[in-house]
Amino acid sequence: MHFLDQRPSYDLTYNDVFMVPSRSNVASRLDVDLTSADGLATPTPLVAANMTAVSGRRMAETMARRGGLAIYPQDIPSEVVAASIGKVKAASPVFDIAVTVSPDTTVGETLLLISKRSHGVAVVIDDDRHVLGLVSPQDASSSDRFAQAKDVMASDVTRVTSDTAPADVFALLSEQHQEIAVAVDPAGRLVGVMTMKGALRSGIYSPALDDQGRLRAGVAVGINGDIQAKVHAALNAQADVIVMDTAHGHQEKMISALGRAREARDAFTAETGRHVLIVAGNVVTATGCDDLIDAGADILKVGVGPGAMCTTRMQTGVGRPQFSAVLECAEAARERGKAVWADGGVRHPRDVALALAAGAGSVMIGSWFAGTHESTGDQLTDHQGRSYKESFGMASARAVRQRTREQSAYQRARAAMFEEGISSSRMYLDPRRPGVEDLIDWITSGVRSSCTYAGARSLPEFADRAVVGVQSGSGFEEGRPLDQSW
Ligand SMILES: NC(=O)C1=CN([C@@H]2O[C@H](COP(=O)(O)OP(=O)(O)OC[C@H]3O[C@@H](n4cnc5c(N)ncnc54)[C@H](OP(=O)(O)O)[C@@H]3O)[C@@H](O)[C@H]2O)C=CC1
Ligand SMILES: Nc1nc2c(ncn2[C@@H]2O[C@H](COP(=O)(O)O)[C@@H](O)[C@H]2O)c(=O)[nH]1
Repeated sequence: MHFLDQRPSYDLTYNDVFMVPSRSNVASRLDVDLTSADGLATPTPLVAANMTAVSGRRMAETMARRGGLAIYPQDIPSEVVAASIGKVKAASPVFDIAVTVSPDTTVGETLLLISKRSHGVAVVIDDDRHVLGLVSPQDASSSDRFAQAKDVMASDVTRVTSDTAPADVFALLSEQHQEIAVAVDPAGRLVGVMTMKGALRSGIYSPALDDQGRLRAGVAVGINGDIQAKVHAALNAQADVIVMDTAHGHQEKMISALGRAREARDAFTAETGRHVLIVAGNVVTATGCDDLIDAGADILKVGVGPGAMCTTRMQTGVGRPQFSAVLECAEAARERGKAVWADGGVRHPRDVALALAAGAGSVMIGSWFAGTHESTGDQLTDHQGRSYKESFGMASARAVRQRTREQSAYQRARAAMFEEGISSSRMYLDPRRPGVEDLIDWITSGVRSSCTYAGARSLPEFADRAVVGVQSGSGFEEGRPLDQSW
C-alpha cells in the first residue's frame, strides 16, 4: 500500500486512516479471492483469538467451515484440547453439527441448548441417532418448561443425504417452505443440518481443510513449562498451526521457547511428514519480528494493547497504534519471506480491510466474536432482555487464576498482581448478526468491496494497490451512519 500523501512521522490507529478508490477493472466483488497470504492459505483471512471466552469446539468448527481458523487458548488442558479437536476433525465440512436432544429432554433444557448454535433448532434423536423431529423456540413457546421435547417437536422434517449439494438443499427448502434440512446417512442416522443461509454460504465460502479434507484448527502454547511436551501434545492433538503466545513476545524467554517449539515441530515433521507452521507474538516492531523469525517463527502475531479486553496501555504506557504496528511488521516480515497476523482492536469490517491493506496475512479477532452464539460462554440476558455473553482478557485476574491453578497459593497471589486485562465484560449479541457466520459475512463482504475499490483481485494485490490517507477525528465521525436525523 502507499500513502495518499506522505507517510506520517507519527503512528496511526485504524480510526486514523481511510482508503481512497483507484481505477479498477474488477467487475464483481465475487471476483476477489480472499485466500490468506500467510503461508496457511486459508480461504478466509480471519482467525478467532486464543481467548477462553472465544474459541472452543463450536467456534473452531464454524470458523473452519467458513474458511477461517480458531485457535484454542493455552489454558485448556491438553487432553481436553485433543478431544475437542478430534470432534472438529470428525465434523462435516459442509453440514453444521446439530444441537441434539432425546425425546424426554425437557423443553427448558432444549431451549438453553438451542442458543448454543445459530441454526435455531434442536434435533430430537433416539439412541441410534435416528431423527424423530425438530424443536424450535416457536414450537416450545406455548408449553411449560417441564414438558418434553417429544411433546412439542415437529415431525415433518426435510431430510437429505449427506452428499446433497448445498444448492439442491437450498432449492428443496425453498420449495417446501422449510427453514432447515437434516442430513442423514444411508441408515437414516443424523449427520448434520443446513439452513437456507447455510446452503447459500456453502456456495460462497470454501472450508479451511487439512490434507485429509478435515476442518482445520490451531492451538496456543504459552512460554512457561515444558515447551517441547506442550508442542508435541498439540501436534498429536492434530493442531494445524501452533501459536506461541505471550504478552511480550520480544523477550529472551520467548526466543528460547520458540527454539524448543521449532525442534519439537521439526521432529514431528520428520516423523509424520506433516509440516505445521508456528505463529509467535505478540510484537509491534520490525526488530521484534526479525528476532522471532531468527528464532523460528513462520508467522508473527502483531499487536500490543489494542485489544478490547486489554488494560496494558493504561497500566504500562506500552503498546503501539495498531495500523502502524501492522504496517511496519508486515514490511519487515515480507523482507524475510514471512507474514503477520494483525491481532486485536478490530471493531468494524473496515478495520479488517485496513489491516489487510497494511499487509497482514490474516486478522485475529477476539472480543467481537465473543458476542456470538459460537463463542464458549453461556448466553445470558440483561434486565432489558438483551442477550450477551461474558468476556474476559487472557491477562485478567480471572484468566491468571485459571492459568496458575496448579501453582502454590503464594505464586498465584503474586501472579495476580500483574493483571493486564478486564475480568468481566458484556459482549452483546447483535440481534441482526448473532452468529459468528453473520459477522464473517459482514466482514468478508466489506473486504471484498474494499478490494474492488482498490482494483485488487487478491489480498497480495490489495496490499500492493491500496491507497491510504490520514484523517482527523471528524473525518472518521463523518463516515459513521446515523440512525436518526441530526
Ligand atoms: N496483545 C496484547 O497486548 C496482550 C496480550 N495478552 C495475552 O494474555 C495472555 C497471557 O499472557 P502473559 O501475561 O504473557 O502470560 P504468561 O502466563 O504466558 O506469562 C508470560 C511469561 O513471561 C514473563 N514476562 C516477562 N515480562 C513480561 C511482560 N511484560 N508481560 C507478561 N509477561 C512477562 C512472565 O514472568 P512474570 O509473570 O514473572 O513477570 C511469564 O513467565 C496471552 O494470551 C497474551 O497474548 C496479555 C497482555 C497483552
Ligand atoms: N493486554 C491484554 N490483551 C489481551 C488480553 N486478552 C487478550 N488480549 C489480546 O487481545 C486480542 C484480541 O483483541 P480484540 O480486540 O479482538 O478483543 C487477543 O488476541 C490478545 O492478543 C488481556 O487480558 N490483556
